[in-house]
Amino acid sequence: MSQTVELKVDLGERSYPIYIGENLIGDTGAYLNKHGFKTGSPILIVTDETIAPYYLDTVVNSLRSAGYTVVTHIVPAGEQTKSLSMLEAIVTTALTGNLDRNSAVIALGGGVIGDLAGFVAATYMRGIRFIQIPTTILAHDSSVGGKVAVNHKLAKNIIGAFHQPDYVLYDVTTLRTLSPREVRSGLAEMVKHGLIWDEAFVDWLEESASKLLNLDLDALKYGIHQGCRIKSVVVAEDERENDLRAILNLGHTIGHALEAVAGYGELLHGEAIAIGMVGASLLAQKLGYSSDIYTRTKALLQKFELPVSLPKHYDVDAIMEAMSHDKKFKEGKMVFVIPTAIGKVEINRNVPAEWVRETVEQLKGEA
Ligand SMILES: NC(=O)c1ccc[n+]([C@@H]2O[C@H](COP(=O)([O-])OP(=O)(O)OC[C@H]3O[C@@H](n4cnc5c(N)ncnc54)[C@H](O)[C@@H]3O)[C@@H](O)[C@H]2O)c1
Ligand SMILES: O=C(O)C(=O)C[C@@H](O)[C@H](O)[C@H](O)COP(=O)(O)O
Ligand SMILES: [Zn+2]
Repeated sequence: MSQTVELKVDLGERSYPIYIGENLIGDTGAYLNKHGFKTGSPILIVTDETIAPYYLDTVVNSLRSAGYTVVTHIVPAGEQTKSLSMLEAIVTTALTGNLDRNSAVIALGGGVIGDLAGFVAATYMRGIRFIQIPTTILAHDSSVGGKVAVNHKLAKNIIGAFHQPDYVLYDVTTLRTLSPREVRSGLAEMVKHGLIWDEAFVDWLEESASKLLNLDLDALKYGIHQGCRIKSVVVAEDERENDLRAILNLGHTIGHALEAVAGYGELLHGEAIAIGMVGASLLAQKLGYSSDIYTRTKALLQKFELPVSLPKHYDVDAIMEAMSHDKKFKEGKMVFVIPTAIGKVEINRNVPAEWVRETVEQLKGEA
């Protein structure tokens, strides 16, 4: 029997554990019980059409066996689902299912489900409790830290809240059914965690790319553990992104703009931020930092078979316009997360807009 690892997100009275292990979803009811959820109020599970056939019954049966009343809401898979209309539909299910203030919402899925279901939990009756059961590699990032949101057609994650889960139950065995494209996309955020914080982790990622791409469970558990550890430390330091937390946005300024301009879903989140991280390393070069950062970042992303260049048909003006909605920008100033070495970044508030435009153009020429 493999061991379950437990990490803590240290946020004072909002602290919570992340459990990482194998075959955990069959114990969903027991974990709910351990965390003090009473059986008198219904539990809402939000998941998507791809995940439901694989895992929903296991979770529902576990909850029912533990005495809970269960309500389910299944949404279409994909980024388009992170919308206000979907939020409203789920709230309708919550109301007709009689969820009350002691109820909880379980997000069973990837980042789309976590962000959407989390925003339902943050807003339903002005906030009820919420549990993350991540089923993608990418969700080692999205399930931790409490950022929940839906998209607006002009800007990613622009309607949202901070709402921490009660705990994260990460069953890595669910990752075996991910498509290769989703595996690669999720690994982009793992690379990001290495690049912002930990060169030794980057060394390990360089050595372990093929194991991770082939879903080796030990490699996945280690990579997810390290990614969650880095995320937890940053979030514990600056929960509401007043300063340090912005480093988790490496590659996202360009990446989010690409997702919005492409129409949500054409580029997966991890693919968009992979291109964005190459962009940030090009900006680092312009700012005078070593060109090794660019070379190593690009090579690492290529090892993970992620895109490193921008498709030629993308409109640079539209990307610049979409970028102007970035949540880090204040008083008209562009703010970028810039790698200053492998494993280190700075938040730079003085990047000239012309350099950004030049970088986006340059990304079209990357091979
Ligand atoms: N809140 C945060 O801090 C945070 C952090 C990073 C990313 N995000 C958000 O997360 C989203 C991306 O997350 P994602 O990549 O997990 O997307 P996702 O939730 O859309 O999942 C990716 C795809 O994989 C499928 N899938 C999920 N689990 C599966 C499984 N075990 N087996 C087979 N198929 C499975 C889904 O149906 C979907 O089609 C973006 O919207 C991004 O903005 C949020
Ligand atoms: O948790 C964070 O903080 C992050 O920036 C993590 C990102 O990977 C994630 O994509 C997040 O949703 C971006 O947040 P946003 O505030 O830039 O929309
Ligand atoms: Zn992200």
